[in-house]
Amino acid sequence: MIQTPFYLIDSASLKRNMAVIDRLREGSGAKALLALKCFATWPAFDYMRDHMDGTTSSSLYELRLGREKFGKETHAYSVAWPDHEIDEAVGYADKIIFNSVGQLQRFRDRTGGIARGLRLNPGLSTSGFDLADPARPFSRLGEWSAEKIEAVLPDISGVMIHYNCENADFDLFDRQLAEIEGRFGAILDRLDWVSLGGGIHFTGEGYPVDRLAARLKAFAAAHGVQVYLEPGEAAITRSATLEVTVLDLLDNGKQLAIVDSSVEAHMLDLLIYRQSAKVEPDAGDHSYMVCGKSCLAGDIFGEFRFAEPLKVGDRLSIADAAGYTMVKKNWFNGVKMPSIVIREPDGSLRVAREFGYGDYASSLG
Ligand SMILES: Cc1ncc(COP(=O)(O)O)c(C=O)c1O
Ligand SMILES: NCCCCNCC[C@H](N)C(=O)O
Repeated sequence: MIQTPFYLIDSASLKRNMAVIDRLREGSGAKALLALKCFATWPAFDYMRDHMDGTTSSSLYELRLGREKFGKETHAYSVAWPDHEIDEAVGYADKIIFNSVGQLQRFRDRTGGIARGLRLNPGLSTSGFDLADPARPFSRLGEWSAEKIEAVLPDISGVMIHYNCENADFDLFDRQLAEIEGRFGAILDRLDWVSLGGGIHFTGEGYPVDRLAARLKAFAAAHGVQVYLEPGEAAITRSATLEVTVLDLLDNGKQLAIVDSSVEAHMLDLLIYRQSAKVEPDAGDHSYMVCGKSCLAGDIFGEFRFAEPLKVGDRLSIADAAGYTMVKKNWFNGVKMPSIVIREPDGSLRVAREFGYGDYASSLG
């Protein structure tokens, strides 16, 4: 028995998502780069590498991890590069994408050996969260002005436009892309490549993958560009659980179950976006508020229903625990960091990484 807590990555579920990515790549001609900001658990890359074209990154360390652990095409993006990182970044990257005209001009002469791009902010998005909305007022994410971008076109071969967020609505994607083409078409026509970023939930149930493929193919043909997508969530959605054990039960007006994990430390996005975790099937006569073990009063996974009363020692699975979890885990309260376990295609469980006191102590000094 593997000691909880641990993230359990299911290779069969990854394979399901990868099959959709294959279909989209084949149908559209678009390339798919894994967005490491969402999922960078490299022991699982062997299940993804043959189905994706490479990685994209948000920092020097993500960039290096992508180059060393995934390989293939490696894109480097950062909201701002410091002077002392740029030469090393160029050593790992196939393409470097600057967030601003200022950064492009500052580093143009040191990045001449690789393809250069710029982040174009179209001023629209699909985000329901102010926090994650690249089109929020005064957004620092990319350049908004067509005139400013046109002026530096001789220095770039492409643009990155990340504006979707958990967008499962193909018609909305289609409309917004048409709007972008309308406003920035003259720029798109003069480029070799366009990355449409991440945030398109094309691996979700019922998503019209073939319509998306046809739309991307038409976009590529209309502007004469290679299209890239940067799926994070879509690549790994529903492919991992967080396995936890019930440590204590309280009745404080509600039935509470405290588990050997922490939302704050192990599924931080849920707190940031004020969302509940998911437990499946979440059915039965017995309702519990499942809580983490950190000192934070609001360290709560959510309220779920179970078929039987919970007991100390019961194992629970928190669903959909791959995206923005392992990349954000932290040592708050010194709570034991979940191990990383992979369910291999033959059903066996492989412990890819365990964390102990030494990791905690060395993260602090
Ligand atoms: C530039 C860029 N590309 C790709 C992604 C991945 O988005 P998602 O995980 O929603 O697919 C993000 C998310 O922050 C991003 O900022
Ligand atoms: N599940 C809660 C919303 C998550 C939003 N994702 C944020 C990251 C995203 N890639 C972005 O900022 O665009």
